[in-house]
Amino acid sequence: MSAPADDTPVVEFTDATLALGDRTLWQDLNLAVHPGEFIAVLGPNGSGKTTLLRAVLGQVPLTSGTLTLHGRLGYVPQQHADDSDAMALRGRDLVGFGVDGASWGIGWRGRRERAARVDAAIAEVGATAFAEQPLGLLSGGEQQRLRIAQALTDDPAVLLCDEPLSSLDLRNQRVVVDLLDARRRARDTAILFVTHEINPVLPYVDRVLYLVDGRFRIGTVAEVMNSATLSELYGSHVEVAEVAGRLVVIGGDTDAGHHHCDDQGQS
Ligand SMILES: Nc1ncnc2c1ncn2[C@@H]1O[C@H](COP(=O)(O)OP(=O)(O)OP(=O)(O)O)[C@@H](O)[C@H]1O
Repeated sequence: MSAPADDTPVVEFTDATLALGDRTLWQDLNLAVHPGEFIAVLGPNGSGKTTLLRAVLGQVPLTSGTLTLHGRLGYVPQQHADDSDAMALRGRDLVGFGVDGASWGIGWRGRRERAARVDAAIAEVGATAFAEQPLGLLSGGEQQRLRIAQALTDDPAVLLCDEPLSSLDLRNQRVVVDLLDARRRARDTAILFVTHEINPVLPYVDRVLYLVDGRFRIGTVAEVMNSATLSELYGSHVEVAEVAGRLVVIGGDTDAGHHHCDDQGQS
């Protein structure tokens, strides 16, 4: 059991500031991520979304304030072709990296347990049928399922997801989001989801953390994703419209290329 039975936050930033060189990415951040919560982290390029995940992973120290973790972390990266290993590695090898990579030479019992954890994670994401194939022969969506399986092998209390839908078609985006949501519901796993595009996850998002140029807002979708709040955050006029159940954000720091339309990276 990695997730606490109570509502103790799995990740908690308290008065946290992170500055890199002379740039402050955020200041006085207070954010408690609770078990089972789905938090979307939004903001233009370079606003510090990935760095926030790296801070949670312990790769970047806070400049001030504290970060408290309760439970294990799982990490789901972007889909990308890994040319060097794609044909040499099978799907299940990738998942196996999620189990302690240093555990070779652990004896038969350890090896059996390791295999059982890998099998369980592969089954959880519905990848049993293709897990023995070389990664290079699998589609982007199949590879992303296996990356989620890798993140699940350690029974995480929180999944840190860095644009896991990028370069996936709409059908595969839905498959990946549904897998994450199913895990969240089954095990109360919290999800910290960095994305440029809120619409694919809109039905699942409990709160949004929106970063812009050293400032931020935290709240429900309704509280943050509106014209008044985003205009204040960007310091220029931003229009948020709801079109057929989707959010379209127009304006803001257009140089940063931030836009919520599916097929447009630039405003
Ligand atoms: N180790 C570092 N030292 C100095 N600057 C850094 C370091 N790591 C990241 N940065 C800078 O911090 C800023 C935030 O980067 P980050 O990758 O977190 O942004 P992001 O919001 O994830 O952007 P994108 O949407 O483009 O992925 C960028 O300007 C980046 O160049």
